[in-house]
Amino acid sequence: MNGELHSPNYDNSTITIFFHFPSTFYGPPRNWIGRDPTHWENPLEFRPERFTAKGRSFGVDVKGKHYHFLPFGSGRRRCPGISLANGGAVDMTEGHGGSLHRAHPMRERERERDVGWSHK
Ligand code: HEM
Repeated sequence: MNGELHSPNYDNSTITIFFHFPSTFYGPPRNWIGRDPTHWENPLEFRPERFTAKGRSFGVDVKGKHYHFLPFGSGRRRCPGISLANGGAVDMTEGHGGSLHRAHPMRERERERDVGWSHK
Protein backbone atom coordinates (compact mmCIF):
# COMPACT_ATOMS: atom_id res chain seq x y z
CA MET A 1 0.00 0.00 0.00
CA ASN A 2 1.13 3.51 -0.75
CA GLY A 3 2.32 5.59 2.22
CA GLU A 4 -0.31 8.26 1.53
CA LEU A 5 -3.64 6.97 2.67
CA HIS A 6 -5.74 9.82 1.36
CA SER A 7 -3.82 10.52 -1.85
CA PRO A 8 -3.60 8.92 -5.29
CA ASN A 9 -1.63 5.70 -5.67
CA TYR A 10 0.82 5.85 -8.56
CA ASP A 11 2.41 2.39 -8.39
CA ASN A 12 1.10 -0.74 -10.11
CA SER A 13 -0.11 -2.51 -7.00
CA THR A 14 -3.58 -2.76 -5.57
CA ILE A 15 -4.63 -1.64 -2.12
CA THR A 16 -7.07 -3.56 0.03
CA ILE A 17 -9.39 -1.86 2.48
CA PHE A 18 -12.58 -3.95 2.51
CA PHE A 19 -12.15 -4.40 -1.29
CA HIS A 20 -9.26 -4.52 -3.81
CA PHE A 21 -8.71 -1.23 -5.56
CA PRO A 22 -6.59 -0.78 -8.71
CA SER A 23 -3.61 1.53 -8.31
CA THR A 24 -5.26 4.15 -10.52
CA PHE A 25 -8.08 4.50 -8.04
CA TYR A 26 -8.03 7.75 -6.08
CA GLY A 27 -8.11 6.03 -2.66
CA PRO A 28 -11.04 4.70 -0.63
CA PRO A 29 -13.92 7.11 -0.09
CA ARG A 30 -13.11 8.92 3.13
CA ASN A 31 -16.54 8.44 4.56
CA TRP A 32 -15.95 4.64 4.73
CA ILE A 33 -13.24 5.11 7.31
CA GLY A 34 -14.52 4.54 10.82
CA ARG A 35 -17.83 3.08 9.64
CA ASP A 36 -17.08 -0.62 9.32
CA PRO A 37 -19.96 -2.43 11.06
CA THR A 38 -17.73 -5.44 11.81
CA HIS A 39 -15.79 -3.15 14.17
CA TRP A 40 -18.40 -0.62 15.23
CA GLU A 41 -21.84 -1.35 16.57
CA ASN A 42 -24.18 1.17 14.94
CA PRO A 43 -21.24 2.97 13.28
CA LEU A 44 -23.22 6.09 12.38
CA GLU A 45 -24.22 6.82 15.97
CA PHE A 46 -22.20 9.27 18.04
CA ARG A 47 -21.30 7.11 21.02
CA PRO A 48 -18.06 8.30 22.61
CA GLU A 49 -18.56 5.81 25.44
CA ARG A 50 -17.17 3.20 23.03
CA PHE A 51 -13.74 4.46 24.02
CA THR A 52 -14.15 4.48 27.78
CA ALA A 53 -12.69 1.72 29.96
CA LYS A 54 -15.89 -0.33 29.71
CA GLY A 55 -16.39 0.37 26.00
CA ARG A 56 -15.69 -2.19 23.28
CA SER A 57 -13.11 0.06 21.66
CA PHE A 58 -11.14 0.95 24.76
CA GLY A 59 -7.42 1.16 23.92
CA VAL A 60 -7.86 1.41 20.16
CA ASP A 61 -4.77 2.95 18.55
CA VAL A 62 -5.25 6.49 17.19
CA LYS A 63 -1.87 6.69 15.46
CA GLY A 64 -2.75 4.77 12.32
CA LYS A 65 -2.16 1.13 13.30
CA HIS A 66 -5.83 0.17 13.55
CA TYR A 67 -7.32 0.83 10.15
CA HIS A 68 -10.89 0.81 11.39
CA PHE A 69 -10.17 4.02 13.31
CA LEU A 70 -8.01 6.67 11.63
CA PRO A 71 -8.75 10.08 13.16
CA PHE A 72 -5.27 11.28 12.17
CA GLY A 73 -4.76 9.25 9.01
CA SER A 74 -1.97 6.72 8.62
CA GLY A 75 1.42 6.22 7.04
CA ARG A 76 3.92 8.86 5.98
CA ARG A 77 1.30 11.56 5.50
CA ARG A 78 -0.53 11.04 8.75
CA CYS A 79 -1.22 14.15 10.81
CA PRO A 80 1.99 15.64 12.24
CA GLY A 81 -0.08 17.52 14.84
CA ILE A 82 -1.07 14.30 16.59
CA SER A 83 0.97 14.89 19.75
CA LEU A 84 -0.35 18.46 20.04
CA ALA A 85 -3.90 17.22 19.68
CA ASN A 86 -3.47 14.32 22.12
CA GLY A 87 -1.57 16.47 24.60
CA GLY A 88 -4.62 18.70 24.93
CA ALA A 89 -3.03 21.71 23.19
CA VAL A 90 -5.86 21.85 20.65
CA ASP A 91 -9.12 23.33 21.88
CA MET A 92 -11.83 22.05 19.52
CA THR A 93 -14.66 24.04 21.13
CA GLU A 94 -16.84 25.36 18.31
CA GLY A 95 -17.66 29.01 17.78
CA HIS A 96 -20.80 30.37 16.06
CA GLY A 97 -21.50 30.92 12.37
CA GLY A 98 -22.38 29.27 9.06
CA SER A 99 -19.04 27.51 8.94
CA LEU A 100 -17.41 26.21 12.09
CA HIS A 101 -14.65 28.28 13.62
CA ARG A 102 -12.66 27.44 16.70
CA ALA A 103 -13.90 29.35 19.71
CA HIS A 104 -10.28 29.63 20.89
CA PRO A 105 -7.82 29.81 17.95
CA MET A 106 -4.38 28.27 18.37
CA ARG A 107 -1.62 30.69 19.29
CA GLU A 108 2.04 30.31 18.54
CA ARG A 109 4.31 30.54 21.55
CA GLU A 110 8.01 31.21 21.05
CA ARG A 111 10.40 29.25 23.17
CA GLU A 112 14.17 29.56 23.29
CA ARG A 113 16.04 26.33 22.72
CA ASP A 114 19.71 25.59 23.38
CA VAL A 115 21.07 24.13 20.13
CA GLY A 116 24.69 24.23 21.27
CA TRP A 117 25.81 27.15 19.06
CA SER A 118 24.99 30.82 18.53
CA HIS A 119 25.12 33.47 15.78
CA LYS A 120 26.12 36.15 18.32
C1 HEM B 1 -7.96 16.89 16.80
C2 HEM B 1 -7.02 17.44 16.04
C3 HEM B 1 -6.60 16.94 14.68
C4 HEM B 1 -7.12 15.95 13.88
C5 HEM B 1 -8.31 15.03 14.14
C6 HEM B 1 -6.30 15.91 12.66
C7 HEM B 1 -6.50 15.03 11.59
C8 HEM B 1 -5.74 15.02 10.45
C9 HEM B 1 -5.93 14.10 9.34
C10 HEM B 1 -7.01 13.03 9.24
C11 HEM B 1 -5.00 14.38 8.41
C12 HEM B 1 -4.80 13.67 7.06
C13 HEM B 1 -3.84 12.49 7.24
C14 HEM B 1 -3.75 11.61 6.00
O1 HEM B 1 -3.90 12.10 4.88
O2 HEM B 1 -3.52 10.38 6.14
C15 HEM B 1 -4.20 15.47 8.91
C16 HEM B 1 -3.16 16.04 8.23
C17 HEM B 1 -2.42 17.09 8.71
N1 HEM B 1 -2.53 17.69 9.94
FE1 HEM B 1 -3.89 17.24 11.36
N2 HEM B 1 -5.32 16.85 12.76
C18 HEM B 1 -5.45 17.51 13.97
C19 HEM B 1 -4.67 18.50 14.46
C20 HEM B 1 -3.58 19.06 13.83
C21 HEM B 1 -2.71 20.08 14.39
C22 HEM B 1 -2.86 20.67 15.79
C23 HEM B 1 -1.79 20.36 13.43
C24 HEM B 1 -0.64 21.35 13.45
C25 HEM B 1 -0.38 22.16 14.45
C26 HEM B 1 -2.07 19.53 12.27
C27 HEM B 1 -1.37 19.54 11.10
C28 HEM B 1 -1.60 18.71 10.02
C29 HEM B 1 -0.85 18.76 8.77
C30 HEM B 1 0.29 19.74 8.42
C31 HEM B 1 -1.36 17.74 7.96
C32 HEM B 1 -0.91 17.38 6.55
C33 HEM B 1 0.15 16.29 6.60
C34 HEM B 1 0.59 15.88 5.20
O3 HEM B 1 -0.18 16.03 4.26
O4 HEM B 1 1.72 15.38 5.07
N3 HEM B 1 -3.16 18.74 12.55
N4 HEM B 1 -4.67 15.84 10.16
